[in-house]
Amino acid sequence: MGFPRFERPKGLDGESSPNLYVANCGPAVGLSFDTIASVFSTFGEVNGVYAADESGTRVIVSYIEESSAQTALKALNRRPCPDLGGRFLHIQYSIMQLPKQVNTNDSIPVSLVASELNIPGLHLWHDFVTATEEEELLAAVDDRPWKSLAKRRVQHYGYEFLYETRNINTRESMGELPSFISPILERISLISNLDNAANIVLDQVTVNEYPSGVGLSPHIDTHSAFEGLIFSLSLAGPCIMEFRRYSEGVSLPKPDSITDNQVENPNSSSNFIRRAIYLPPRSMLLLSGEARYAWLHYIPHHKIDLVKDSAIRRGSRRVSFTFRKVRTGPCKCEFPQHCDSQS
Ligand SMILES: O=C(O)CCC(=O)C(=O)O
Ligand SMILES: [Fe+2]
Repeated sequence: MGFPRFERPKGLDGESSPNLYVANCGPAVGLSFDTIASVFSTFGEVNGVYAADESGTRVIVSYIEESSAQTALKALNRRPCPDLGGRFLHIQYSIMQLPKQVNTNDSIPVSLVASELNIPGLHLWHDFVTATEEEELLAAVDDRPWKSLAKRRVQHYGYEFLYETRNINTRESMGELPSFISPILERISLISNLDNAANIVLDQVTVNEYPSGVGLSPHIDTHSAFEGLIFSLSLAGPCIMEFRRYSEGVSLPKPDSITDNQVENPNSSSNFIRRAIYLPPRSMLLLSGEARYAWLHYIPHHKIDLVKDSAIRRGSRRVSFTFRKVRTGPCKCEFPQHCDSQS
């Protein structure tokens, strides 16, 4: 599919260009790019025909000469075109769009391993589950009802996570975790180099399904809601996760006041430090200690992540399983400035 280098002019009606944005026309309605090129070339030399977006029903016809585009627009706009299956075309001038930069100016190097990030308590295990287990886990959640949020879908097990309070209600258990999760809990309990992984009984799971390009706002999981180990299993598609630690004395932005493509000052190193890690499908991330209590984590809203000089496209979806233990008393962590139990 063609790379969308052009866009429909916004509020620029009448601004002429050698490129036409043609709606109701394209491979999804049985018209190949070659057929479209041959019909439009009766008005002048065509440089190329490209997909305008992923719909398959909108194309860009790019002429060498602006005058050819003008003639074609006059001849074909808003009327049935016999050579294009009698379709009623909607044509506008289109303007060239600069290729979107993969490496946005707020990007930072993305590590493949947790040790490079220098965040105490952060761990990542690649291939924590097999491809078959991944398929089974996805099939299990796809068989159960999803709850739609604004941009993603979620499921909760054990206890419901309440987004309004960013907490859970300990009096409202949803019952035991379902059996399809048991092999993962078992494997977590076998992680040997963690002091208390074997003893901790994880009792809450949130499944998040992110469509391509959708991320998650910066946040610290509420201290009073969950204990100190937070595991997150990535399935289906890759993404990067970023972390921020604010300097002492700097008040944290409210989780909902930031969207990830609207970071207040991305390079404001006087306010915070940032790190990024690549999360491939089937990997398990652990936030513990400082990583869990003092660093904000978030997923930038990118369709493509730049990882070690490779542009990695997010899959059509990423599904994560976050495993936590609900806290029943106040949090007594060593990071009171981030702790809702201690402030
Ligand atoms: O999708 C993820 O890996 C992280 C989810 C998360 O941070 C959360 O549910 O609090
Ligand atoms: Fe989180």
